[in-house]
Amino acid sequence: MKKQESLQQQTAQEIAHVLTEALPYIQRFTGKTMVVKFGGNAMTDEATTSFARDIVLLKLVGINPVIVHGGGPQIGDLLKRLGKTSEFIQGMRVTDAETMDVVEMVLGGQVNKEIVNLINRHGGRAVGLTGKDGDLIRARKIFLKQNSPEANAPELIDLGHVGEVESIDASVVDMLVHGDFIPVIAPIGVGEDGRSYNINADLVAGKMAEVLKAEKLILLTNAPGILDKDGELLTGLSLAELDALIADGTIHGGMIPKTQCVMDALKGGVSSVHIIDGRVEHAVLLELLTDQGIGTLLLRR
Ligand SMILES: Nc1ncnc2c1ncn2[C@@H]1O[C@H](COP(=O)(O)OP(=O)(O)O)[C@@H](O)[C@H]1O
Ligand SMILES: CC(=O)N[C@@H](CCC(=O)OP(=O)(O)O)C(=O)O
Repeated sequence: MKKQESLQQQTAQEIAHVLTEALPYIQRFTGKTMVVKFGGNAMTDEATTSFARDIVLLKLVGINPVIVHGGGPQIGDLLKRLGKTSEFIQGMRVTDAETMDVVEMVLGGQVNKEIVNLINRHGGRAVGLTGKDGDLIRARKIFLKQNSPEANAPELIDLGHVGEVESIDASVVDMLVHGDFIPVIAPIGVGEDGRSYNINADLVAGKMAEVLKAEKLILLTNAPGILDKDGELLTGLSLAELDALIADGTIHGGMIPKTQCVMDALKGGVSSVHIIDGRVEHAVLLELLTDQGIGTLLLRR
């Protein structure tokens, strides 16, 4: 009985220690906007629930989280069920008209509403948006450049309905944040022609952080952060070092648009970016409110 009592006391002290450790971080970040990108690869059931609870807690302590989500694997799953294969070039999905319909259904319908629902079930007040709502994200079609040994100029690749962010009108997001809601944004933009464009979620998150003058951009993925060729976690890298890691292939696939968006966000005025493993339970809280950082931290210099 005595042993159990002392164990309970020890646990209570540990909890109190964690809470006091969080205090200076809460004081520093309260009132600040944080853009949190939740990648499709990190969206297991447990990770999504833990993510939703973390976001509700951030909001309760006065931080303003703005969520941008992905859903690449979830789009791939539905395409597969429909007998279509996913094709990616330089980390971007080739998106024909039929694929665009699936992208809108999965991102704007399924994934967005699942995150909104989970946040609300845990006591938050989330509202889901795509870039079409309130004309939030204007998109422009992109063509990728690929060097070919035969041609002297780089070849331009047409990816279909794939866009980049042309502009963001954040008034709807501001309105929601001031009304104490948590905006949850799917990365679909609308072109001048009124057509929908599929935009890589990292690119949307980076631009959103810039436009909202966010204190931090936090990217949750299925890797511990940026890794070197031996799988060791890298942190504190400069822009030149990031460029070199892309050039020598250490950073490849989906990590390329992620790194590019990080570099743009830092150049655009965001003070710090964290790339962390969203599959770790309470990854957001551990990174933001405790002394132990868990992923790659990149700072504007
Ligand atoms: N240097 C690197 N460090 C970590 N991950 C990398 C690196 N290069 C490529 N990757 C890959 O990038 C993936 C993350 O990008 P992506 O699949 O687009 O995730 P998300 O759905 O979170 O956007 C990792 O799972 C990993 O396979
Ligand atoms: C153009 C492009 O590739 N768009 C992405 C949009 C979703 C996304 O970015 O999801 P993750 O963050 O989970 O990778 C796609 O179609 O998969």
